[in-house]
Amino acid sequence: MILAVEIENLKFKYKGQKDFILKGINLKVEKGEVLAIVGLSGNGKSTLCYSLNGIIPNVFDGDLDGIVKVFGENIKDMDKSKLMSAIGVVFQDPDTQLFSPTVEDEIAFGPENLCVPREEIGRRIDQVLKLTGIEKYRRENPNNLSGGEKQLVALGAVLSLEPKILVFDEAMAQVDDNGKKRIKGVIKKLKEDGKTIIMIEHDFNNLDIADRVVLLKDGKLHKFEGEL
Ligand SMILES: Nc1ncnc2c1ncn2[C@@H]1O[C@H](COP(=O)(O)OP(=O)(O)OP(=O)(O)O)[C@@H](O)[C@H]1O
Repeated sequence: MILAVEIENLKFKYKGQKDFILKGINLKVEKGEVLAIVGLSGNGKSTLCYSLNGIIPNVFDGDLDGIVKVFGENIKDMDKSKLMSAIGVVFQDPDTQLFSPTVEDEIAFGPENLCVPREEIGRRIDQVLKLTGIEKYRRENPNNLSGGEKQLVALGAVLSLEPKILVFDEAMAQVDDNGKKRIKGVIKKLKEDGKTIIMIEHDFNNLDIADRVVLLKDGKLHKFEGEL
């Protein structure tokens, strides 16, 4: 068994806040697993995910304790850009994630910033457009697309960095039923490709694609018994 993520006794408190949000998280996620994290609003689901890819403590500072390993490597010892491209995050609101004039520019943006060679970027754009099923929008302005399609573009922009782990932070919350179906379909394909998926979910209807569901409550993870 290969562990994609291993968290030991993770604790975190935002700078200036009185209470710890994460109070001793222990979690193992296997490579290729689709793990869903549920919990009431404000319970720290996003905070937990930010602690995985370095957004905490590099962007949001605070008191951090515990060990987080990604594919066996302590993230404290990993280069920041390597970590951020190893774990891609798709957020709730597609409009805050898209800023390029065309879909292909959006997908190319990340690898261009990392100075990936032109030919390789072209290969990744083709592959990502095919996987997400948005080839026909290649030269379209992302603003002209539906909410679900915009999320597929946001996902494509993350996938072009070839992350091994993908986090969906309530990525289907603002998407209609057809969009949800398409995103779920892509998540299934990503799993088949060996990617590890962590999805933060409010909607129990979206849990059908998860291999395992855990509940974040009072700063700790619990077995999910069907209720928050
Ligand atoms: N940058 C920040 N600085 C200070 N406090 C923060 C910051 N970000 C989040 N918090 C607080 O931390 C707590 C947990 O927030 P978080 O967004 O992780 O919860 P969540 O479970 O993902 O909630 P939701 O389901 O509403 O997205 C909240 O009380 C929130 O106000």
